[in-house]
Amino acid sequence: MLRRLILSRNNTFINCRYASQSMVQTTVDEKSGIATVTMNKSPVNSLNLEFLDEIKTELNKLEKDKVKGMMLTSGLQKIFSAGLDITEFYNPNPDRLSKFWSTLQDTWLTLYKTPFPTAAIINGHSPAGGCLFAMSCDYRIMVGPKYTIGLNETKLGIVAPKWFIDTMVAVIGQRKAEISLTTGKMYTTDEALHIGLIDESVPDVNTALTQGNLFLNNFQRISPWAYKMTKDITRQSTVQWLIDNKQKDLDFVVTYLQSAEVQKSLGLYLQSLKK
Ligand SMILES: CCCCCC/C=C/CC(=O)SCCNC(=O)CCNC(=O)[C@H](O)C(C)(C)COP(=O)(O)OP(=O)(O)OC[C@H]1O[C@@H](n2cnc3c(N)ncnc32)[C@H](O)[C@@H]1OP(=O)(O)O
Repeated sequence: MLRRLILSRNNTFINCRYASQSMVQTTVDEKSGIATVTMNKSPVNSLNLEFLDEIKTELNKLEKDKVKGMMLTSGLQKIFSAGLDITEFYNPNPDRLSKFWSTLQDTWLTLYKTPFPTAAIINGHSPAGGCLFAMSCDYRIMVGPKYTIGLNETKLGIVAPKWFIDTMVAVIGQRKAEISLTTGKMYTTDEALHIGLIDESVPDVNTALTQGNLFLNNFQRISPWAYKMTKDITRQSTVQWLIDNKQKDLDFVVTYLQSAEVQKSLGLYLQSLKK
């Protein structure tokens, strides 16, 4: 692991930590203690086993380093994250599929439960798992107007797991989540702002980062203990459900994803992407 100090946009030194060949780059502003985690897995930041593992490791490091906040963003031109890597569950190796899903569960739990405040800087399209990660942050700032966000699983002929659904319900409420999930709707930035799926729409990524810092800096005046307890209580039922049902969720997903019907839908969807 390499470390170096680099000068940030506002002329403060930031502590940059990165591993060679890393798909995740992190900088920490020494003055504010706010980390920026940049996902950088070409071409679309699709979340495969290794990428998820790297994101989880990075989040755990930030917790150990006691950062004051974290912005999650993408280093790619127009994609925040294309969601789960479909090749992990199309014609899968069953052992790898199990490992992939367990790693997704753990990465999500780590992100959803961080003891520090988080903001998603959504600087590109954010379907499915990309939307899940954005929704798991405390605050969402999206660069408009060209990109889209949503849980589109039904469009792939698959079903979003209960904890994806509960995460969305927590952000936009039962009724809007139900319509959104059953139709697999991808929202434009304006639409997402309108239904409360994002908190701010901004014209460019620099403004998004400034607003993200502004949001996270609010917490300098809040007791970290009070913050964490409040977040734990608010998110408790969704988190606890997955903790209590990890194996059941895994068994269901592994069986369901390997069924002939789902494999057929996924094959057709992948083909349409390639076209
Ligand atoms: C009961 C539980 C069941 C389990 C439920 C599992 C839940 C699933 C949640 C998910 O996250 S599934 C993934 C859903 N994601 C999508 O539908 C996104 C699909 N991708 C796109 O819409 C577009 O690619 C994009 C992100 C808008 C980017 O468009 P762009 O035109 O810039 O790039 P493309 O040419 O389309 O793609 C480049 C390259 O990447 C491949 N690719 C795209 N997305 C994925 C992906 N999610 N997984 C794997 N690969 C992906 C795409 O096929 C292209 O490949 P090549 O043609 O270059 O080989």
